[in-house]
Amino acid sequence: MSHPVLACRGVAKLYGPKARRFVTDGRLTADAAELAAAGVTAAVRDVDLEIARGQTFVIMGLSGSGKSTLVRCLSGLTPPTAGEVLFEGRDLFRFSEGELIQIRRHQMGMVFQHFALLPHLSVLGNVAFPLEVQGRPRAVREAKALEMIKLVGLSGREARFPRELSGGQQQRVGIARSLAADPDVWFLDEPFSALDPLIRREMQDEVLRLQGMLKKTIVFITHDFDEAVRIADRIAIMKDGRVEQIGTAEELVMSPATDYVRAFTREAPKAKILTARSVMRPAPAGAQFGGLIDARARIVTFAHQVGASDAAFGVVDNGRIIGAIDRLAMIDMLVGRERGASAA
Ligand SMILES: Nc1ncnc2c1ncn2[C@@H]1O[C@H](COP(=O)(O)OP(=O)(O)OP(=O)(O)O)[C@@H](O)[C@H]1O
Repeated sequence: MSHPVLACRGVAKLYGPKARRFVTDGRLTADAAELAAAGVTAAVRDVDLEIARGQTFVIMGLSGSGKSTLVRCLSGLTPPTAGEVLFEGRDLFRFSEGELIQIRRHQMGMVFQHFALLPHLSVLGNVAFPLEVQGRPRAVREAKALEMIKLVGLSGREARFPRELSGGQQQRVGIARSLAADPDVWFLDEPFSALDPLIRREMQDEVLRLQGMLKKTIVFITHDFDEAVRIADRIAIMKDGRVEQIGTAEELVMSPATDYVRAFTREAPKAKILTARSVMRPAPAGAQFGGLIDARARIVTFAHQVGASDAAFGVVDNGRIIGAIDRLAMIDMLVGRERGASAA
């Protein structure tokens, strides 16, 4: 079996002059109260996770929950105080500094919230910049930069400077730049938080489109659950430096591991997240169905049909009926009403 592209084993990042005192044999040994008493901040603690090749892995949590710190550890920018970050199965922080720089330059791409474009360089210069840092010849880097600029829909604006572009366009440049070196892992740290909602949605579509074409391994930070639902294969929810739960959006909504995850996902757009399999009930023997629905179909795709019908619909998996959905079951699920509970 192939390695996950990225993995964390017991990763902790502590801040404070006495931080190292709490690490024995590479493991964090103190609880939150001991750390607080010593004036140590556990920005990240006890994080175990695996990110498979081609997966879009979203890290979510409120401000200060440790998302950026964790991503800085995953991308080799910040060494953890305890634990290991494995990249392609090898501890990222056991590479020499020179090797780590090469990994970051050639195998990782980053997009930041505030774009971080170089103001004195044109769009072309900005997108070609990572290739310049790699020491590639001018003709090669410009050809690649033009290709990337076209990919993100900015052809014709190569000579403009960042200040001459809208926020959305600047972030397209940031995206083109992060992809110019053809990285294996693509990190996006709250890339669309500075953009207004319509542009934000457009940019989410852009990431989905690019991911459909390029099939990168993506690590995406956001504090917006709707955004996570749109783009994630799997979501990690962080609180106080810990990962509370990792799962698909559907797993987090259907089986929250903690009260925090339950509260976090309460307002989630269930119709877009839950599949027929999660909503179905046992099919009555000999039932006459109003139609059939694939077990993997999301509620939003069949809500109208089921809502308009008095008959239940059969739920099909691999050609076999595995359950049934009726109007009431669907509404109960969408409004969060327990089965059998009074509607009053
Ligand atoms: N260099 C540092 N020195 C001391 N404390 C730090 C440092 N970097 C982060 N922290 C602390 O670690 C905790 C986690 O910070 P982090 O920036 O990772 O959170 P975040 O979830 O990314 O927040 P935001 O969404 O606001 O960016 C916070 O309490 C923060 O104050």
